[in-house]
Amino acid sequence: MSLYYDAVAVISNEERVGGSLKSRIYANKSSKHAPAQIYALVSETTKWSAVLKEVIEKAGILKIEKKLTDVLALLLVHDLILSKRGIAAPQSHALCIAVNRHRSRLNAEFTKLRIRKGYPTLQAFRQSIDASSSASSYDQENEIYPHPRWVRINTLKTSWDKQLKSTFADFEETNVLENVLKASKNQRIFHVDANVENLIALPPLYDTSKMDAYRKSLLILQDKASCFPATLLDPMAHDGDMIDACAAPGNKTTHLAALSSSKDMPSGQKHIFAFERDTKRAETLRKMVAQAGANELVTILGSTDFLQVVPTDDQYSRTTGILLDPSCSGSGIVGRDEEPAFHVPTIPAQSAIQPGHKSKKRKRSRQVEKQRAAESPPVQEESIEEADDETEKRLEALASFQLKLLLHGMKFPDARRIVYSTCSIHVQENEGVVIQALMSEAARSNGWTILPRMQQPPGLQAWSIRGLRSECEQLMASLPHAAGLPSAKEVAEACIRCEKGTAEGTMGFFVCGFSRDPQSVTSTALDTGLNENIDEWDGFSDSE
Ligand SMILES: C[S@@+](CC[C@H](N)C(=O)[O-])C[C@H]1O[C@@H](n2cnc3c(N)ncnc32)[C@H](O)[C@@H]1O
Repeated sequence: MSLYYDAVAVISNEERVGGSLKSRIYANKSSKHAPAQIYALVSETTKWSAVLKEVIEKAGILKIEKKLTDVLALLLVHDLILSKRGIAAPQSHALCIAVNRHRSRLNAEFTKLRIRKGYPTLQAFRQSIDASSSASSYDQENEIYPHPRWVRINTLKTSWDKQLKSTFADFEETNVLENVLKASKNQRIFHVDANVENLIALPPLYDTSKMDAYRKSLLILQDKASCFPATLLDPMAHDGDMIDACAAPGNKTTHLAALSSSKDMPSGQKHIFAFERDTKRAETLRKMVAQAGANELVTILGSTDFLQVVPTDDQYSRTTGILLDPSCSGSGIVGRDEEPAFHVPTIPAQSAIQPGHKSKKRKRSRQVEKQRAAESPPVQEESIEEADDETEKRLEALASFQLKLLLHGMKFPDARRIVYSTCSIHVQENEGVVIQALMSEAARSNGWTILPRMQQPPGLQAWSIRGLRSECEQLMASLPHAAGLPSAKEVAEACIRCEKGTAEGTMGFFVCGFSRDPQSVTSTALDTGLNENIDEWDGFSDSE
């Protein structure tokens, strides 16, 4: 039965992590079941969920079987009716018995529904469901593009040339990303990215899990935007060590490691310290680093709060670069929204969850909540305002926490470049944090300024979507401005934004670099009147 409980946990996203369903399943190392098995169960049940919801409701089993939850019922009924092997649990298990005793009724309701929908055979019904679930195409009316599979070639274990000559040897190469975005999910076509080295785009939903190179971690799935921070930190441009302050699950750590390693440099010369406060997520980080072949380059400091790290500690005296990718609202993440809707059966009133009931198994996924929300009566104007207030407060708290981490990074005595990033689209967490940091006492007393566009690596200089200029102007006008600070135009130009759903094929993302020359630091700190004694905030979203 544990297979079904693990699937419920994934659907409910109990880990509250970002990324697509598939990447969440493959990143979760705590299940004893093969990721492919959980993925098959969840994706197949999702495809059939609208049908099964109706079947379960008509059969009325949730009213009778009080131990059965809505999501669990869908998974079990799916296997009972549609899987060749039936329910993958001992027949004597209480939940198995609970479903099995309604077998005839469930099968009868399913057959009635199939016939009502006009499918003479189960095979015809299957074909139709499969066809409708594989849509991942360009939405012409709204000009919304699907998300490609971005694949980073892991140069710690392989090389660009080797992969092009082996894994991608029989793929067609296209100079036009749109050709990949509009390709079918099985088409063997790729596009080489112009902004990030060693990155290619494959068609949306292309199944990499069967590729040998993917299984051996020679290829790493990483959104293009998420490759910007390590690229901007540009570890080879300076000789010291690097810090990844908020590292799990570790995609940016391993990218940083790949960029930090060079065949000309003896191993061990450049080192990465990867901090992660959350113990469980630190375990995932450890596995990702090991799989990527980055163990020698990375020291993982799990269960460690970056804010508690003493910048003057001898260990970090050679640190010249800091990557800071803190928890954020996750409003730029595309994976969750792209997942097909999971339709859950309605639990009849008497067996519905009581308020305050804490059973994990009854937790609902965001998709499920969305589905429920869509089915509930329209909300009143006041509740929209309340929700707006709530969002505003949440963003303020997040921004305070992000700023606190950034200002802490600015205290490392030898650091000369910091890269700040979020997978958020909100100004408060992005340009807002950058401007407050620039005007802070920590920045000014330590000589930190914005890393101008002209000093960024060529691929990122060429990226045309920059920070929001008018928002920068407004923010800077509202804060006490002092001489020597860059203009709002310069700040906006230095910031890099990525938008979701566009022809660029990225998630919503924000990156900005800070730089300094430690030699030129003066001790005359200016008081900007900003409060740097900020309360910590736990954060909501932890992107990949
Ligand atoms: C957005 S995720 C980082 C994603 C990661 N950079 C990647 O690309 O795979 C933020 C991570 O920071 C961790 N975190 C939050 N506050 C922290 C702190 N004060 N010190 C260390 N880690 C922290 C969270 O637990 C979470 O795992």
